[in-house]
Amino acid sequence: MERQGMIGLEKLFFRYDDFTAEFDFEIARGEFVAVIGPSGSGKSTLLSLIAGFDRAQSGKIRLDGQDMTLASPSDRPVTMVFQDHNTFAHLDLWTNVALGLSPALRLDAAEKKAVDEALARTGLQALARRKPGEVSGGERQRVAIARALLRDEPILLLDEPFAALGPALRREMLDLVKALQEEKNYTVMLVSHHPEDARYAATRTAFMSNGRILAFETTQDLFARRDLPELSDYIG
Ligand SMILES: Nc1ncnc2c1ncn2[C@@H]1O[C@H](COP(=O)(O)OP(=O)(O)OP(=O)(O)O)[C@@H](O)[C@H]1O
Repeated sequence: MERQGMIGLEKLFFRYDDFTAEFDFEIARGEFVAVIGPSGSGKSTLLSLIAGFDRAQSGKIRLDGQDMTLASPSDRPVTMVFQDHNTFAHLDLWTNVALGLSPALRLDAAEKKAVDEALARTGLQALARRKPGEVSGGERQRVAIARALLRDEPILLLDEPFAALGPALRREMLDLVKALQEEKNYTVMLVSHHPEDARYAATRTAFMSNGRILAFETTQDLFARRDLPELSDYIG
């Protein structure tokens, strides 16, 4: 019987120089979780451990019912979107998206159609032949979302992907991610420096401080808490 949880971290322990992090939680399929907390608290490290770019010293990572503790990033059912470095400047948007499917760019007709569809779904159809330098920052981030859509992995990790965008565009991108998440039942983890992003999009929010999750509950409950000095300091 398949386990319910899509992401399960069990007594995961990570050390890098003086920094240590510990995680033990479960996230269900289709959840939209935000991760907030001060700079250096370990938010990126958390995503990186799940994606397999960082290795924990001990503990277990289960993804989509499988033990993935030692799996390489490419074997994990995960797509990660970063703030930057999501596009290659010399390739047009179509090709940038297609790379998500085939790094060697050998695509059959069905795959080419899938690229077209992903571009259409993210509103980039008309810009397909432009280079990343010829579109806006928001449009460039759509390329990363289109690629994620094409990869169609059940876990989508977003590490401050919209940090460089203004509030209106951020909202628009969150709407897009939310729509895809609901449609595809993706499990989304969003690291954000903007508590309002968590409030807007996430059903549950984790608050991190010093490599630990101090609270992980419904977004509404989390923001109502007055008993966590670290959280009060962070939100201000
Ligand atoms: N591979 C690594 N290389 C360098 N530093 C690392 C690495 N892994 C973890 N660290 C350290 O881990 C700590 C947490 O960093 P991390 O980037 O996860 O925090 P963050 O909460 O995402 O911060 P920010 O909001 O500023 O992005 C930092 O002190 C960082 O120096």
